[in-house]
Amino acid sequence: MQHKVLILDFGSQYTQLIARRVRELNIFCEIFPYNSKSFNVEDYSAVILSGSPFSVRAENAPHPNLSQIKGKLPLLGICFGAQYLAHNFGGEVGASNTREYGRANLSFIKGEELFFEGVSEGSQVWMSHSDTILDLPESYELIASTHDVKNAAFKIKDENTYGIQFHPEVYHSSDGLTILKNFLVNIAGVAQTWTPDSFVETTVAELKEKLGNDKVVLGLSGGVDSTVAATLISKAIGKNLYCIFVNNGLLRKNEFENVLDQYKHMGLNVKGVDASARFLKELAGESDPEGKRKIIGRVFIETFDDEAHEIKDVSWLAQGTIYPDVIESVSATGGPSATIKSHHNVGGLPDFMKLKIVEPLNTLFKDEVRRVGKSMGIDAELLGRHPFPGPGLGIRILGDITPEKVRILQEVDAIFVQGLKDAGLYDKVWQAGAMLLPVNSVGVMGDERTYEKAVVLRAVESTDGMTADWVNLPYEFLQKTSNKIINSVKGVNRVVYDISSKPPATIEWE
Ligand SMILES: Nc1ncnc2c1ncn2[C@@H]1O[C@H](COP(=O)(O)OP(=O)(O)OP(=O)(O)O)[C@@H](O)[C@H]1O
Ligand SMILES: O=c1[nH]c(=O)c2[nH+]cn([C@@H]3O[C@H](COP(=O)(O)O)[C@@H](O)[C@H]3O)c2[nH]1
Ligand SMILES: NC(=O)CC[C@H](N)C(=O)O
Ligand SMILES: [Mg+2]
Repeated sequence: MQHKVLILDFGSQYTQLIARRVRELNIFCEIFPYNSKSFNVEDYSAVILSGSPFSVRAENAPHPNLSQIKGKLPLLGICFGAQYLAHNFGGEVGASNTREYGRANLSFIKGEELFFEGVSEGSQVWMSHSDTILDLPESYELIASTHDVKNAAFKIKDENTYGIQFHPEVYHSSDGLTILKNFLVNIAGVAQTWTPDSFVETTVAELKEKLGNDKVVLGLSGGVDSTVAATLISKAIGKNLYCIFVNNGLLRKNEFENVLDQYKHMGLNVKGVDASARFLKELAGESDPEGKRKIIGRVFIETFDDEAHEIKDVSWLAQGTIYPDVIESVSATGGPSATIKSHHNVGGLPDFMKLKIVEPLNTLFKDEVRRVGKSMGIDAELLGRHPFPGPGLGIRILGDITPEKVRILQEVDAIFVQGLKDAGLYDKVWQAGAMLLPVNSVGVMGDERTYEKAVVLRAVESTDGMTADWVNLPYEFLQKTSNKIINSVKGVNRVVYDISSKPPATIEWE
């Protein structure tokens, strides 16, 4: 049995980060809302309690039942989790005199403490709290302090239970990972065996067992998630996996042909469906952003459904849903009714098609999906691809969409992206693309007046697309790219660079 760690979420903004850090130690972990009924404590080797926006003193504060956990399994409470362990077992938590946010340093660490092995006094820790533990319960032992927070870390005598006021999961706690490792590996004895290779091995075995001789259909987008999902499932059931790659007419230049070709070399059973004419026909005349998105979504579902019906006796729909898709839809403090949206990827598709869902990547973060992809030998270029939105160029052509506009934007985008690759900038940028504006502007080319389209180049850095900043691309690169676009793309006489961050702007223009 694989060792795994349970993280109980009380609604902290950092809960996902705890999981990422634990995974960095090659230890598998899962997050559940503290009041979830969907986990079995017996399945875990250690438990971590997250922080929370709630004060333990508030009447409506989360009140987890720890009777099966505390004293029975190694347990670490972080911030709210630590306060809870103090407050509810005979200690006292109150409002702190000075609210502490940000940097602090450990000014005292109890000697010979396994929990702090390799951590020295002075070590920087990150704080984010307005309550503080005023008094520890009788059986608790103080093991570290900062200048302002006396009870910064404690352990319970004769139990493997620890509490810390600071956040070891954030990057700015410089020994955070060491502390988590001390707790999980040295104290709890959890094995560091969770690697991409072991994930592939166990997942393929599970998929074989689950899917047997059933047929599975999967939408391939050319993106990372669906490609890695397809490769895993294909390893388990081979030709019983039917992949469908839809050309919605809004893909990048030559993308449909290139991606299909790439998939053929990977041994996947893929059908390319060129529905571009159908999409463009349905989109004709629509210029409202939401209207366009709805049409693209609907026609995608119709096309996919038509194709899936061509496959006899298919009973599963596979999706490339990844962990953040799942967690983002779970709310720890939203009450017991909080549900997980399993249909995140292709809104509505599963209900509509009455197929069972299989999502082999739904416990992985994006960087882990890439590592798993790499361990299965998927091409590095494919794994390093920038995200590309499902509605494609449809939400980068402002206003109504025509075949001519698609052609222009494909050309511009291709020059920009190839230019980034040639200049060694592609991997330094999180996402890049071009927008076609619905305005003409006056120019002069070869002594003649022109009145043509303006395009926007956008390149952003980000980690998850939720927030983003524009990238400081070298002027020389911008200059070269602009020249090349204006000189070679007919219909464009002006190029501008988008210098807006998200928020307040979004990455896509529509
Ligand atoms: N052109 C397409 N043809 C077939 N399926 C598609 C297409 N575009 C998207 N999909 C399906 O819809 C899902 C959601 O697409 P989206 O781009 O939102 O997801 P994603 O998280 O970026 O995944 P990926 O990395 O696989 O693109 C994809 O995982 C894929 O299953
Ligand atoms: O698959 C997708 N379907 C969509 O409808 C969609 N809209 C935006 N995006 C991508 O999401 C990230 C954030 O984009 P925004 O800042 O424009 O919201 C960026 O990476 C966008 O490319 C989409 N991806
Ligand atoms: N980050 C936290 O867990 C904060 C806990 C509690 N809400 C406080 O302000 O002290
Ligand atoms: Mg995609």
